Amino acid sequence: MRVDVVSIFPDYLSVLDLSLVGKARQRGLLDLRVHDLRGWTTDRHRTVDDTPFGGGAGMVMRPDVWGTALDEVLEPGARLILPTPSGEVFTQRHAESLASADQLVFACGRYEGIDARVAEHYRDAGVTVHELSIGDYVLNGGEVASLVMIEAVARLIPGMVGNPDSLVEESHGAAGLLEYPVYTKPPSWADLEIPEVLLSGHHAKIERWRRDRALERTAQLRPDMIAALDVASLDKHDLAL
Ligand SMILES: O=C(OCc1ccccc1)c1cn[nH]c1
Repeated sequence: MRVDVVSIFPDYLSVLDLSLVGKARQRGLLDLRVHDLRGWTTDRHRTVDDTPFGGGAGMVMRPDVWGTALDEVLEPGARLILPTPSGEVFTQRHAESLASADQLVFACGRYEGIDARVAEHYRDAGVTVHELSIGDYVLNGGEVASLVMIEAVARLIPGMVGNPDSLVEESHGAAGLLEYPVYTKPPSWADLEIPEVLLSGHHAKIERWRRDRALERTAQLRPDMIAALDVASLDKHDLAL
């Protein structure tokens, strides 16, 4: 998979040289390219923004500079991702879908955002454009949101994570539930013990205990996820909880 990030703060993305994503690049699993948007400016001041039509505070990023940049970076079949507070909320489902793309291009907005004609132009040109939010808060730019989405996607690329099984039983994973609580050695710490069932070696009981905790935790913290559950996936024990 090829991932391109276009930003006026390309250094923000240098953390991607580390750890998981860094290793994937070395192993050729991920072709990550970071570009400075100002590289596509033509004026002496390397201007990327201007005042908003209709007035209002702040500045808007110019469509012409973004258009020149994206025309060069986008390959056929690429998915264009615009991180924005006013987008669809990014979920594990998006990560799974994006992980199968040949190329992802992240356009990092700053100021009050990117001229709306950029998304419109590329949609009209048949490019799949995703305006995605990582949560209901406002950041100064799309770089951090891009890092979040790149990590969520990159770890799903086959060969990325050592033990693929560790990807399955996850919060927001296939089961659609939050993760159960996990424990490890030492068995006794701060006068706190391990739930007995986990020491029993009784795998069916352990599995049941974990599912009960996941259901309880999801019902308590994320009732919206309970509502979205496929009832057919619940057994009579679940329903008795
Ligand atoms: O702030 C965000 O993106 C940066 C951005 C992009 C466009 C205009 C202002 C800010 C964001 C918040 N949740 N998800 C994304």
